Amino acid sequence: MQPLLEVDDLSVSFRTRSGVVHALEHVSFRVQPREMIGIVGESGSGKSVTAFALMGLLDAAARVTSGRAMFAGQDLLTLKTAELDELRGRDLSIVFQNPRTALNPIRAVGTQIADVIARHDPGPATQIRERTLAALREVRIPDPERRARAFPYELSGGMCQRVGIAMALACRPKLLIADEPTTGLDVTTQAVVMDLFRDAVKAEGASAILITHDLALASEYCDRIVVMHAGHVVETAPVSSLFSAPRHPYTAKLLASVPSAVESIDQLQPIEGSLPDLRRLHLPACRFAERCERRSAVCDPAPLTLTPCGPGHSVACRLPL
Ligand SMILES: Nc1ncnc2c1ncn2[C@@H]1O[C@H](COP(=O)(O)OP(=O)(O)OP(=O)(O)O)[C@@H](O)[C@H]1O
Repeated sequence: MQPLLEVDDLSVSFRTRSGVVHALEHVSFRVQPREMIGIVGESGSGKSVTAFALMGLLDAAARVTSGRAMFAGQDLLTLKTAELDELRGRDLSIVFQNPRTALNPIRAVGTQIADVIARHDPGPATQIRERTLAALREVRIPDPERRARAFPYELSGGMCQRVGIAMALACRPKLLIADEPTTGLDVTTQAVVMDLFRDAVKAEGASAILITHDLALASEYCDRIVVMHAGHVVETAPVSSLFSAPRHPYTAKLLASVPSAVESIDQLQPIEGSLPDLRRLHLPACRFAERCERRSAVCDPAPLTLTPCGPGHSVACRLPL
C-alpha cells in the first residue's frame, strides 16, 4: 500500500547560544491510509520537533539538515509557505497540547472554526455557519449555537480541546497530528476527547499521528507505535508486538515504567540516567548506550540503522532483546 506520509532521514538542529542542539537525527517512519500511529518517548525525545517539522512550524533557530517527508506526492519539507498554508487546515491538521493557547483569545470559537472553513472551502455565509455548527456538534459540544459565540476563556479546558479538534477536522484533513491532546485534562475528559478524536478520524477514513508520553493511551488508540529516544527512532512495531515483545532495551524500560503495564508496584521501574546532552559534538551512534545495561563495543560504530526484526517490526539496536 502507498503510505500517506513517508518520513525519511529527517534531521533537525537548533542554533542556541550554548551550541547546536541535534534534536532529530535520521528519523524515518511511515503512516498508512486510515492508520493511527503513536509517537512515544520521554520528554525531550523529539516528538514535538517531528510534528512541527512536518507542519512547517519550526522556529527560526531550527534547521532541517536532511530528509524528506512525502505527503500525497509532495515533500512537506521543501514546500513554500504559501503552499504549506494551502495544505494546513485542509489536508493536514494539528491539535496542540494546550488548547487555550492554540486558540485566539479574542475571537469567538465559532468564528475561528468558520475562518478555517471559509479559507479552504469558501461558500455562502449561511453554509459556513451550518458547517461550523456541524463541526461543533461532531465533537459533541452541547448547545453549539450558544457555544459558538463563546470566547476561549469562557470554556473549560476539555471544551477548548473539543473546539481544537472540531477546527482540525472541519475541512476533513487526510492527516491529523495531535500533540499531547489530553495533557492537563482530567481522566474522564481525556477519555472523552480521545474517543471523539478516534471516532472522527475513523469515520472520515483519515490517518492520525498521536504524540504522547503516555504509553497506555497510545496502546489503547493506536495501530502502530514509533518509539523515540533523544532524537532517534529506536523501534517501531504494531501495538501488540511492541507491548508483548519489545526488542529495544529502551522500549522495555519505558514499558516497565508505566503503572498500567506492570502487575505490582514492586515491578515499577524508573528509567535510569537521563537523555544525553544533544549539544554534544560527538554523540554516540546509539544515544541510549550510556543508559543501557547491554552496551558493548559492538554498539559503537556509526551509523546505527533501523533493521527489520519481525512483521512490521524494526529496531535500531545491535544487541536487541
Ligand atoms: N527552539 C528550540 N531551541 C533549542 N532546542 C530546542 C528547541 N525546541 C526543541 N528543542 C530541543 O529539541 C529536543 C526535542 O524536543 P521536543 O520538544 O521535540 O521533545 P518532546 O519529545 O516533544 O518532549 P515533551 O514531551 O516534553 O514535549 C529537546 O532537546 C529540546 O530541548
